[in-house]
Amino acid sequence: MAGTKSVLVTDKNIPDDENRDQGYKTTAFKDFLALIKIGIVNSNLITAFTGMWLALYFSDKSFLQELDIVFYTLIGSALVIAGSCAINNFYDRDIDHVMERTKVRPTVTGKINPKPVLVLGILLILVGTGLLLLTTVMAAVIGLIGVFSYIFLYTIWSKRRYTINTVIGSISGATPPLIGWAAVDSDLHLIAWILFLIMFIWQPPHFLALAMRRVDEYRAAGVPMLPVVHGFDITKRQILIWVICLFPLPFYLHSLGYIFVILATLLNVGWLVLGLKGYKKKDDIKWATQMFVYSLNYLTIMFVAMVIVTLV
Ligand code: HEM
Ligand SMILES: CC(C)=CCC/C(C)=C/CC/C(C)=C/COP(=O)(O)OP(=O)(O)O
Repeated sequence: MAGTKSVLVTDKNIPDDENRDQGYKTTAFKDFLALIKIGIVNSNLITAFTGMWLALYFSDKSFLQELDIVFYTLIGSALVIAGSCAINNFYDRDIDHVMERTKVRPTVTGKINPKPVLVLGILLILVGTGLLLLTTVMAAVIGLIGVFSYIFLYTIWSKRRYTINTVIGSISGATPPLIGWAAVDSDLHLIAWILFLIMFIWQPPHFLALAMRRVDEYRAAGVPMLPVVHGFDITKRQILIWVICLFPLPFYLHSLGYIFVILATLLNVGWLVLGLKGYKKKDDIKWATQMFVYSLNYLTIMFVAMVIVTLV
């Protein structure tokens, strides 16, 4: 529809270099949003919200009567994720100038000095953890596990050393639904762990598809992503294996109803079919773009659907 922005992503509206280059003419607010990686924060909030929503649903609690918990969980999660992303930007400022995708970040252009970025990152994490503590200790602890795994295990230890960085990075991105669940119920239910697993397994295909699109930039920056080190054929096979691993998971969510299980399985089949097409496609980059776009829509549809099916 003219004038409205689609919620779902197409290969026409994913951020491209042309759009990013306009980032040179930024405002302080836009720089701040780039610093905290607002796209990553927002999408992780979807999964944290769903974790929290399902915990409320399965423990027969009313959303409207728990608005304080809802507020602390969402703002607390947003702040710990934003703070972690700011610290990731602080640490990576020496390689981010090499990549088209990241060279307009304020930590690279010099619009924000490194030291205040580090201080801001730490403050955001502290305030976010404080807010999560107002829910349950478990939620705050899981938040800190997310912070530790993103900053230390991924950014500092593995990102520039090992190809397995993608899998290690996936631990942090899978924690937000657990935070959401734990904020309502510290006793993590099987469903909470299935949400964790969906997010953990979803991330390698998401990131490896992106790494194929940006293979030259990652090579230039010296980041040992799978397509840089082992090439496209092995990466395509790995992507397919991760997508196949998603197949059993919706069946553990049968308590959400068969409509959800069918929808989630259709999403998995769609991703697998697109993945298999990769073996025939001559244009690997075009295929990787489609896989990346699919990953973003998959995530949104899957986690929004989990909420909708509890309402009908
Ligand atoms: C191993 C973990 C992950 C890695 C390495 C990763 C990497 C990336 C990168 C590098 C981009 C930028 C794409 C571009 O500019 O062309 C991106 C985009 C995106 N990622 Fe991920 N991601 C991971 C996990 C997640 C998680 C957990 C979520 C959501 C819950 C997520 C959601 C998104 C979204 C919505 C975008 C597009 C918006 C944007 O550019 O900010 N990612 N991802
Ligand atoms: C609770 C908590 C703190 C959760 C963390 C959530 C989170 C930040 C998920 C994203 C994980 C990830 C590896 C992103 C890529 O970073 P990158 O450095 O490779 O991306 P870049 O190249 O765009 O900088």
